[in-house]
Amino acid sequence: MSIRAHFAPIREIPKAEQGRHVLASVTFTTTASLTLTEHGSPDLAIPMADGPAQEFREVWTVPGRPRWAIRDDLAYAHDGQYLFIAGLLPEQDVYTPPVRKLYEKAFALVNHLGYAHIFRMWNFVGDIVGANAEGMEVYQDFVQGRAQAFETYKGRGTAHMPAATGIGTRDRGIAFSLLASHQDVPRHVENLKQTPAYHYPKEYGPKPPSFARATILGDALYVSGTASILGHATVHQGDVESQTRVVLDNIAHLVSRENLTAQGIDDGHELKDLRLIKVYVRHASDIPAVRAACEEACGTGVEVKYLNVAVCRDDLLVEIEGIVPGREWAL
Ligand SMILES: C=C(O[C@@H]1C=C(C(=O)O)C=C[C@H]1O)C(=O)O
Repeated sequence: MSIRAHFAPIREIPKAEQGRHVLASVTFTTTASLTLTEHGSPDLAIPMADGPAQEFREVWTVPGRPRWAIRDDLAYAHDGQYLFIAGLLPEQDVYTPPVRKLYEKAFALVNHLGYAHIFRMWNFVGDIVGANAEGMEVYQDFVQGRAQAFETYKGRGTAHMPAATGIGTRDRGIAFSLLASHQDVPRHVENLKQTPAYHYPKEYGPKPPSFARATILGDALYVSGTASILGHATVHQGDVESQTRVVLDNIAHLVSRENLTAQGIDDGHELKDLRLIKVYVRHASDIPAVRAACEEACGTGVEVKYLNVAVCRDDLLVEIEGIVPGREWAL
């Protein structure tokens, strides 16, 4: 029995399916907060919706009964097999040192609680392509702090870097959530059409981003936030329809048998297998065109959430993430 997620309306208290328990939730709403719900589970709220129509919650459920706690700027939940941690950092002049400190604290907790494997991270970065007080781009400032924290997590290698998303919000400040497993060993996957993000050249910033393109845990495949990047270069600047097609092609290739078998994984999927799809669109006016392309590629029977936020390079107009669920998810 594995960890699972589903989307839910934000008005109801997070609920689990029969025989399972809520681990934690992430609420896509209009203001940031890190709280425990009235049933006790952690909820990270992120300002990413432009109004009630875009608000939703992602609820993570697990087989075991979790323990929950909140301490200063971190909240966590764990059931013996899976751990969720979320953190919130208010707006700063410069992010590298406080991001490093917060992420190191989270990684120390991962180790202390005995969950050896981080398999998915989300990084919510307000004003992501804006400048910090010293003129450095906020995303690069964040990436540097996170990279320093990862070096203290398991040394300088990249083999432990999980699937991730690093995306803008509609406010300032940074938040994150992560998932780690106690026993299940994740398998991190690259996309042979894209340079591994941790090998991006210095032109994108002093430190490369610390993430893998996808992670397999059990029989689920977690697809990182994916943009219109081939090799390490943005393609189709200013053309949202072409960018969306490249994003969908990138994901189709990432999950394909061709890409997975080339990395020693005997499996293969299609875009239509994706669930829990989130689409981040820089300009609200582009949402209809992006939606049409996604429906054509992924089918209309799948619930897709659209959020109007900035992406981590100012020439990227759209980014997509999702999960190919395990066979027992029944989504
Ligand atoms: C879009 C890209 O990166 C984004 C930034 C990420 C991060 O910094 O964690 C992860 C995935 C994407 O959300 C990319 O570099 O391809």
